[in-house]
Amino acid sequence: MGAAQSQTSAWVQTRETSKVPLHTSYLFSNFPHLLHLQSFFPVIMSLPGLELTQPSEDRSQAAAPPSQINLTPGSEWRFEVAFGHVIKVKLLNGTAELFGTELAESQTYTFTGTKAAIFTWHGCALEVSAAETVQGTSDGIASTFGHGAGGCQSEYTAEETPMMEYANVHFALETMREEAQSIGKDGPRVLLLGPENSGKTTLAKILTSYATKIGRQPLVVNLDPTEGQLGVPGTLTATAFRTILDVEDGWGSSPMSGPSPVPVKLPLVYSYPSQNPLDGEGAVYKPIVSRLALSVTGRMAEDEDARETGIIVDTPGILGSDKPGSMDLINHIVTEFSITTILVLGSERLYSTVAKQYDNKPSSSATAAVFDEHVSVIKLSKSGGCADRDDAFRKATRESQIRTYFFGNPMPSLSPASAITLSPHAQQLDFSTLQIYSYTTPSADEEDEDEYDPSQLGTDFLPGGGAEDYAEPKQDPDRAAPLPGVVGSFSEPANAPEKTDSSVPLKKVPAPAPSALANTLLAITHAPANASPSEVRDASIMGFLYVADVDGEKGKVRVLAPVGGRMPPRAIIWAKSWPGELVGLVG
Ligand SMILES: Nc1ncnc2c1ncn2[C@@H]1O[C@H](COP(=O)(O)OP(=O)(O)OP(=O)(O)O)[C@@H](O)[C@H]1O
Repeated sequence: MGAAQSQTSAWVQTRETSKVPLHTSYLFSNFPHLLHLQSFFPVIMSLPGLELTQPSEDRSQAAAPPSQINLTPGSEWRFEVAFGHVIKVKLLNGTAELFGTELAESQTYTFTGTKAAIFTWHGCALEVSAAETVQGTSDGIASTFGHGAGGCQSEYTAEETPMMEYANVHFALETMREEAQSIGKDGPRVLLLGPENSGKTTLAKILTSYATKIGRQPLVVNLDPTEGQLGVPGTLTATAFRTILDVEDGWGSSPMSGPSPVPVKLPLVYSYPSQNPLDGEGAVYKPIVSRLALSVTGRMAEDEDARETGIIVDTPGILGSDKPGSMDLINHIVTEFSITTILVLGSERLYSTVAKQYDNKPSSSATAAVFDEHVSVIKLSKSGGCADRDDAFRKATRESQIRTYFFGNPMPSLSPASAITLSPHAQQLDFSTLQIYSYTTPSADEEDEDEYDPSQLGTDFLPGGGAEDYAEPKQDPDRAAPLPGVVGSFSEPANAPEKTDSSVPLKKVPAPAPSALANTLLAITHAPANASPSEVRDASIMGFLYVADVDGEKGKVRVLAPVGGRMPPRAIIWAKSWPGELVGLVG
């Protein structure tokens, strides 16, 4: 109870960002260095691509002069940097922003394994150079020194961007927020839909950045389990953004460990260890979405800044596909978050289907009738810069997120400001003392369905079954302090109806310790070790362990934890199928 209260008060915080006009430079150095934070994507690097005839090893040793890129107002510099290579970018003059977050003049930013764009409203000059190539790149991605400036694999300047459209969306949302402020209703709840690589996450970052820049506090919800937001993949999160995003890391840092130059964000994290939300016809995904929505609406009820600013919900690309069941999930999200504004990117078909279903319909909010609140569906252009990310790149990104969770930024020399080396603790645990659960939901891409036993699931394991149902996680009086992996800054939803556990496809992993545990992640929940499956599913996540080794005979598992000390006696969810195996995290 006490812990729950302190969690609640932790996120009822006053707005700390002052109102400043867009496009004024932030002095990053003004932001306090906070404890417990970490930067995400590790930084790696190489050299300017001027000597194209040299073999890559030679070129990586040679010092090439930096390239200068001059951008006219309203244009952007698009660049792709491979994993295993790092570029350095400096704003020489003018103003520039990366997905809405301003670059500080003369500060050096480093990027690796990145596809992004630096945009300018008023014109600017950038200096781009390369750092040394780093050893030990991620699986499947060769250390690649490209031919572009700084060794980018690809880079060019684009005059045509949808930034004006996106800025107009921001100003329209701002008008809605001002209205919400004046009449006491909730701010806009925005849903981003579109196929894969249509720029949903990018637009979410831009809108979040612009909102925080003028002192707003958006609640940003990531419903895409394929990539982590402020955490590892295989999770669904909600985060209150009060401060700037990180130029180098995208969303910035969660308090997973170490210090960071950019203020920490405190995400509420749930485990959804599957790539596909449609698995089991959404039987696991939907209740977790409902759970997040309850937390988010609870937070809005308690925090005026968050209530006025509203919500931004990013979704996985599969919901923008034509897959059976995707509209059902969209409907679930629209209802649970009482969405008022749907932004559709990059698909006429999707726009037309969604507009038919929702445009001008009353929102599902309890106060929709009082305030005459209707849903608007808006079609937006996909940026020509949206880059396709192949499987190898996506895998490397996931691995980078996991690696950084445990080890921090491994290249301290390259970016002293954001370089953090973490020291995770290895320990041997008795498998018999761990309460590990695994989902048995059948997945389209999972072959070993032998664990799937439909007879266990009951009749609720049907389309829509269980979606509206929750089991109230019992508040444990001696709730353990969270690992530095994740700190839920939201209160757990209360007053949810009890649910029979037969509908929850979570099964305890029996002894002996399966060898498949090796090289996978375990999510430690806040649920007590003896919790029911529904309590485990509905519990937020305290932190993650990486299983380095399994000794089935001796019944021991060797794990890597972000902190030392005794394992909290909590139920654990095995991220068996997603993000799956990460070999070689521990040498
Ligand atoms: N204007 C741009 N210039 C260069 N790269 C861009 C631009 N906009 C987006 N990108 C990059 O394109 C890729 C796809 O964009 P984004 O992640 O926003 O798409 P998404 O719709 O969220 O994808 P998914 O649903 O597959 O997660 C990302 O690597 C992003 O950084």
